[in-house]
Amino acid sequence: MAAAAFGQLNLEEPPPIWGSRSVDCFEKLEQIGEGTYGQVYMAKDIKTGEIVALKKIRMDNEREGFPITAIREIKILKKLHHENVIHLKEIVTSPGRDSDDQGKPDNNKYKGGIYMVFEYMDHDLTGLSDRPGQKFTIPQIKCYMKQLLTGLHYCHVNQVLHRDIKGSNLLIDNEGNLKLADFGLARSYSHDHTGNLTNRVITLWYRPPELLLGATKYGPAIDMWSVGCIFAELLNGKPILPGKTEGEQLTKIYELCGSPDENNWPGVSKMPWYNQMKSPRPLKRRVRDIYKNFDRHALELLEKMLVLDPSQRISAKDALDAEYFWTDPLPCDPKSLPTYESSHEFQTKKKRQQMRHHEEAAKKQKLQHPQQQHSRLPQQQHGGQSHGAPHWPAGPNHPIHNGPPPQLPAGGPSGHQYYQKPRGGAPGPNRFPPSGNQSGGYNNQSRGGYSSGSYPPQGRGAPYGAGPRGPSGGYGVGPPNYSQGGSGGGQYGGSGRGQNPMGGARNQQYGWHQ
Ligand SMILES: Nc1ncnc2c1ncn2[C@@H]1O[C@H](COP(=O)(O)OP(=O)(O)OP(=O)(O)O)[C@@H](O)[C@H]1O
Repeated sequence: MAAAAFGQLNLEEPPPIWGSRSVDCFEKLEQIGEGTYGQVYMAKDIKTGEIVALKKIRMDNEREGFPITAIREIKILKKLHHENVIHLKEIVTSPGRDSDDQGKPDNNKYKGGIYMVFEYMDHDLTGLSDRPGQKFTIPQIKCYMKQLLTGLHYCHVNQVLHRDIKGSNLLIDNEGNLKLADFGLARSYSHDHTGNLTNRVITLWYRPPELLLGATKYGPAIDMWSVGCIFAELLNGKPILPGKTEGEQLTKIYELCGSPDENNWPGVSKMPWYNQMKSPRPLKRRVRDIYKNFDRHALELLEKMLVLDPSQRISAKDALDAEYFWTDPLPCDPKSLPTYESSHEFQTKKKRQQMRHHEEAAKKQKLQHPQQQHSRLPQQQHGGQSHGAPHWPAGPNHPIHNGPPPQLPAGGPSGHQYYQKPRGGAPGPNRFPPSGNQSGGYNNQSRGGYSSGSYPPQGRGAPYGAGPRGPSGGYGVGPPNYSQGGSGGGQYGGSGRGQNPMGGARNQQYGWHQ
């Protein structure tokens, strides 16, 4: 805060003391998120007019007191200050029984409510990618990836593991800034980590093989695996490893990255669940085959991220140095990115659900009144498409998983006996991946029962009932758009490395020191 000059009144108010203000200082505008730990609202600071995000801390189980996850999130966010990490502005409270966004008292048994007040971000990456017809350009993907890696590098240097990197936790504003959010599963670690950590973290699709094989000592490499999955997803147009159970997740990983052995991952045979989760026959790495359409530098970087052995996986810092970010087309300037109508995963899911209901109602009507379709009534409208609303077909890449997920086939996806029976309950949700577990607890080996060979139940499942991604495949890459506000061509023209619009010179790009 700037100090007032001599003789002048300091008209700037000091920042509010955390927890001293009431949530009534804000007007709730709309719900934008529904997390495991509570709802997220877009809200307006009544006094200043500033738009913020209010994340309500769920206190369902009041006997357990203030949730440890919220304490962790607040503690960690208080120490992280970086342009690619979400800014926690303050904590506010509500003194009495809360009401939901329709004004009805909500079911929260706790009398008062506690909210985290964040800077507001217009989108999350999943919501943005799920926009019908959304295509990201290569400079745009580079720009997002670079910001993701910069934010993560900052966390890792500050000895924080995020432990839940996924699209819906990457928030993007209309200035093109990307920020890491949701530190509910994050934790501090030290390089000489002696204690055991839980391996039931990170949403299943983004969970690395070491956690799936039972590692309880791990480091920043776990987040880098998730980054690799996001990177490939951005280039590929859809999630690359959508497993429904831990067993199936490992199968998918082995099929893509090859099966682990003492050659490619020294020490792997000593991992707690290696024997139970072993591939019955060696599988070759196929990353290059499967993603041969990716450009050379993208593939090179992806190969270094999706390395089975965490000790050989590329770090965020080294990834930022990769040729990919320093060759044409260069990452674009975030400010040059197009602005989009606000899109959060919660909202896009809601829209999809509404569309499905429309479709079902229309089908029902058709069955009940088949004649009407042929006679005087106009042609039936499907899913509101005729109104310009998007339509998501349920093609092979867009399955609608409404029932319980199929069990891992006895012979594994490739027809051979991979593992023992699928382990644990852990049913995948619908289109959304099972999340990293909270109930497994931190450092909580005893609850996990890992040595027993069966997985503890998933505690942080995704509660969503949404359908598939859009016909465009969500993250589809559009043709390079070099005219995008100076993202390529003219401004950064010439081949090879150039002035990187996002970060100045290579190796000096982070703007802070380790
Ligand atoms: N600062 C913010 N600005 C705008 N939207 C936000 C903000 N924080 C969160 N959201 C929205 O709310 C959603 C849920 O938020 P968050 O991930 O922090 O909650 P959570 O309870 O931990 O969720 P989850 O169980 O999915 O991990 C996000 O995916 C995002 O769409």
